[in-house]
Amino acid sequence: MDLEIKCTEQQYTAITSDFSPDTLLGIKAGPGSGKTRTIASRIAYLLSTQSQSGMRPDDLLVLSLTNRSVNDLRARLRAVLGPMACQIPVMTFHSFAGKVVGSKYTDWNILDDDDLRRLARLVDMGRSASSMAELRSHLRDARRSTSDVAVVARIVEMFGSTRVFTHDDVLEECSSLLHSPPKFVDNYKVVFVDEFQDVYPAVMNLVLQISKGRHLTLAGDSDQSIYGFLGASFRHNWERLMERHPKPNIVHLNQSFRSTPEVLQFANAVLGHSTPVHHSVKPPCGLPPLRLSFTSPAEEREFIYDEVTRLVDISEGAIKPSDIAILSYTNREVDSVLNYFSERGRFGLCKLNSNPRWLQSPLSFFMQYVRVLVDPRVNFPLLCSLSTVPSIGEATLRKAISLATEHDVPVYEYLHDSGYEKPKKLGMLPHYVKYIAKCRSELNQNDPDQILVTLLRMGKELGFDKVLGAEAFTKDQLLEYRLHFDTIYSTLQRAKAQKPPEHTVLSYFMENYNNDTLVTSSSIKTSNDNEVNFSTIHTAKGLEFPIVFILSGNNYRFNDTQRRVLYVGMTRASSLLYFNKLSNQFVDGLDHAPKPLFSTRAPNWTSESVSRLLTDLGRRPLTKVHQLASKLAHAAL
Ligand SMILES: Nc1ncnc2c1ncn2[C@@H]1O[C@H](COP(=O)(O)OP(=O)(O)OP(=O)(O)O)[C@@H](O)[C@H]1O
Repeated sequence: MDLEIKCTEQQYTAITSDFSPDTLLGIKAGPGSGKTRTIASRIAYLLSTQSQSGMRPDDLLVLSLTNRSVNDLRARLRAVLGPMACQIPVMTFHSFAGKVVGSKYTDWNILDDDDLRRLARLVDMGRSASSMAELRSHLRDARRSTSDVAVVARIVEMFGSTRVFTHDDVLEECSSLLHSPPKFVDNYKVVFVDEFQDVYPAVMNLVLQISKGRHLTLAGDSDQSIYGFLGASFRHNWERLMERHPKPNIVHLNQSFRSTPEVLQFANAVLGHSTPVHHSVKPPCGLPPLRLSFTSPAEEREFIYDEVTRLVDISEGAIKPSDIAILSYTNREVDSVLNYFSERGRFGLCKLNSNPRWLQSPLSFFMQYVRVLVDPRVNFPLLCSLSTVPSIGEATLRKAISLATEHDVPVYEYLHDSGYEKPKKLGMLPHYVKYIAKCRSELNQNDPDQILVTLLRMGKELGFDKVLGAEAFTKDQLLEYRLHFDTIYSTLQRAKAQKPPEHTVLSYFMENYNNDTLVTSSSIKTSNDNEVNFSTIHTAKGLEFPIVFILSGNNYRFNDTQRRVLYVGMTRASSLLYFNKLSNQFVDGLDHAPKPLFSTRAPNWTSESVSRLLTDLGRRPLTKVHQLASKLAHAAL
């Protein structure tokens, strides 16, 4: 493959830098400087005839932390490489770890947060756990107090025949398995890691192990490190790498292609950089970030709605709702503005999420049925599936677990196999297990239609419809569920089109339901022009929007991590930034930012400022904009 790369001199140096074994390239760069684009181009170069590397797509391993970042990398690779991009293994660290663990064990299972809560209920923890960390700390306490030791023992006994891991356990297990790696890992020759600033210690151990004896390319920006609460430290990670590579290749990309100089200067002020390391290649737009102060969140919501309406109207539609992102630190603040927009109904709304939306709805429970249909011998999904049947209580389930443990077989085998005598205490449990066996035997696991119908039938038979509270559905909920079913169905269909021969549609779906090879990009980023984007700053990382509102709601006496979160949020804006605060909030650290300071008045849009904004957006000139802008400006006075 021959390659033509459009890039800056610094990017070219990074793209073509040495990739021989046991070397390190660090791409250190600011927001919008083309890190991800440079990684994609470097991979294209590596596979091209120019590099003479003779490497094949599956010699490479490309890792990042979040699904969003992995999706972005895949999209960029498709743009430069076309269909060949599909052959390059690009995955999250957790997927990679899952692959390694899955290559060693067949009987393993991951528990997510919901699973853990169900587990806590099932074993009578007596204390609820709203997060994995909380549950883990309960378990740690339990080990110390004799009265709770029995609880922990029961958990261990229950899953004695199954390996059960939390997401973080999988990373640890993978690390220990990599001491004698599976064959597919041996094949990798070059490793790429994006978003290096967010690599936390358990992931860093993997980076060190997987890159041993191979070339490693890293890209990151310490100013965008926002996962400090997980222990991520760019400096510390880099020092650990330096021990192995005392003379790494380092390329700094200091030109920013995304934001206007005005936005960059303001964002740098938040970080306290008096002399910014990165400069914008764009000419000044003439629109400094707008700093607005509100007396209450209600007033702020009203302003944002009016301002979005004004921007769309004043530009005669040249500014589309999808150009606008409303970002905040927490989901609660984002949702309150989103609900306000939703009540007014004018705009479509897109809440950005790194997971498909159906996985945040109760329908995510269907994944337990999927797991049971693929392999009913794994205890956890079977027990979850049976736990919704009204006539089966937790005592019955526990009885089944202990009997199966006595016979040293999975719960499914004990209940299904007529060779084992079953006490009356088990009630209807064997009947429902037979029902599951029947569903499995009648199901063609390669037929998306049948799979969806089977999942729905199982839901009805096993009492899941009652969990949903089907009688109380509102019209909107029904519409939402219909959309979720559409997504599940189209995901199954894509699984059918993409699955390798050794998989069934169902098993491929089970392994990839959360992965963008199956999930359309629309669930990650809106494709509808009429939808305003809403997101936490963490989820919006790596994305860019012409116009960004950063909501108030934080106490701005922020610490370093909070500053970096704001920096990430602000640098999502390519043209226009609104930075809000409440009037009783103290905004620390912005004293040196360009004037004017926070204003309590809505911006006074003139025909000139609208034209500037549209020029920066590269949108067509407007016919009536002059009249409209002066009319609106007049009305605002
Ligand atoms: N040499 C270039 N010429 C033109 N546009 C470029 C160039 N390099 C990057 N860009 C553009 O700049 C924008 C930012 O690029 P990219 O997303 O790769 O940056 P990044 O450093 O990964 O951003 P972030 O730090 O926010 O994740 C993209 O729209 C990209 O296409």
